[in-house]
Amino acid sequence: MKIYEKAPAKINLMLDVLHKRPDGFHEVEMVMTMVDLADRLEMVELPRDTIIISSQAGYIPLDEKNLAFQAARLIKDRYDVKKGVHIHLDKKIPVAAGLAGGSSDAAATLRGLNRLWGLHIPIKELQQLGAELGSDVPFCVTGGTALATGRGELLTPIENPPQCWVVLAKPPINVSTADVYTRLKSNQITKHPSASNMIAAIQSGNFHEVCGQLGNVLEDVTLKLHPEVQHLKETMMKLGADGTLMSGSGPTVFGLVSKESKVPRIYNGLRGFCREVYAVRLLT
Ligand SMILES: C[C@@](CO)(OP(=O)(O)O)[C@H](O)COP(=O)(O)OP(=O)(O)OC[C@H]1O[C@@H](n2ccc(N)nc2=O)[C@H](O)[C@@H]1O
Ligand SMILES: Nc1ncnc2c1ncn2[C@@H]1O[C@H](COP(=O)(O)OP(=O)(O)O)[C@@H](O)[C@H]1O
Repeated sequence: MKIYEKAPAKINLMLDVLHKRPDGFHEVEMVMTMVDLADRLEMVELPRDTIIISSQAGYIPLDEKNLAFQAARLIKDRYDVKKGVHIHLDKKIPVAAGLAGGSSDAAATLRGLNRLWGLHIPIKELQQLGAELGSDVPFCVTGGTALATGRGELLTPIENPPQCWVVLAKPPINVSTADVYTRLKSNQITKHPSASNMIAAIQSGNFHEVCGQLGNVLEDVTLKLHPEVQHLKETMMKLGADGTLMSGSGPTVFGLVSKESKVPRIYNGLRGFCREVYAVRLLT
C-alpha cells in the first residue's frame, strides 16, 4: 500500500521568550500559522522490519538523523509495529530556514503511518509523540493557527488570520536554532511582542492590525549576527510589503501582502539578489 501526506511550512507571526527553564529550553509564547509551501511525502509499506528514507534533495541526512526516520522509528517502537516503510521526501521547504521543514516532515510521518498501519492513534497522542521529536512538531501535527506556549508544545487553536499573500526569502546563510536561543539574553529583552494583541488582531479580521502586531525577539539575535537579514526586511518593505518579520530563529524573512497586484514587484525585486524566494498564500 502507498499513501501521500503534505507537510506544510510554518511561520511565526509573533514569538516571545519569557525565560530560560532549568531543563535548558526557553519558555515561549508564539502565534504560528501555516503557509502553502509544502514537502510531499510518499510512504510505501514494506513487509520487512526496516525504515528507508530517500529524497530528491541532496542536502538532508537520510539516516537516523532525519526527523521523518525518527518519527517512523518512534511509532514503530511505541506501538510494536513489525512492518517497515519506505518514505520518499520531495523537499520543497528550504532546509534550516526557520520554517520547520524537518518538524513538518516528522509530523506528516506520524499522521501518515497512523493511517498506513491502521493504528487509530488519537491526534492528542500523536502530538505527544511529536513533542519527543522537537518543540515545533506538535503544532505541525495539526497545523492551522495556534498559540503555542511551554517550549512550543502546548497548543491553543485560534482562528486563521485574514487571507493574504506571503512572500518568503531565505538568504544563503546558516543559522542554528540552539545557537540563537543560547545567545538570547532573555532578561535583557526590551520590547516584548504581545500574544494577546496578536490574537485580538487576528480575531478582528483586520489585516493591517495583524501586520502591526508582528514581532519576534529572536530577530535581534540573528540580525546582529547576519545584517543581511535586516537588509532583506528593509528591501521587502520598500518594495511594498505591508509587514515583515523573520520566521522562528531565521534566517527566512516573510512579508505579508494584502494586494495581489503588489506581489510580482516584491518577488522580482528580491529575486535580484536572493535565490530562494517564494510567493505563496496562507494555508487557511
Ligand atoms: C525557533 C522555533 C520557533 O518556532 O523554530 P525554528 O526556527 O527552529 O523553525 C522553535 O522554537 C524551535 O523548535 P525546534 O526546531 O522544534 O527545536 P527543538 O528541536 O525542540 O530544539 C532545538 C534547540 O533549540 C533550543 N530551544 C528550542 C525550543 C525552545 N522553546 N527553547 C530552546 O531553548 C534548545 O537549545 C534545543 O536544543
Ligand atoms: N526531513 C528533514 N528535512 C529537513 N531537514 C532535516 C530533516 N530531518 C533532519 N533535518 C535536519 O534538521 C535541521 C533543521 O532543519 P529544518 O527543520 O528544515 O529547520 P528549522 O528548524 O530551522 O525550520 C537541518 O540541519 C537538517 O539537516
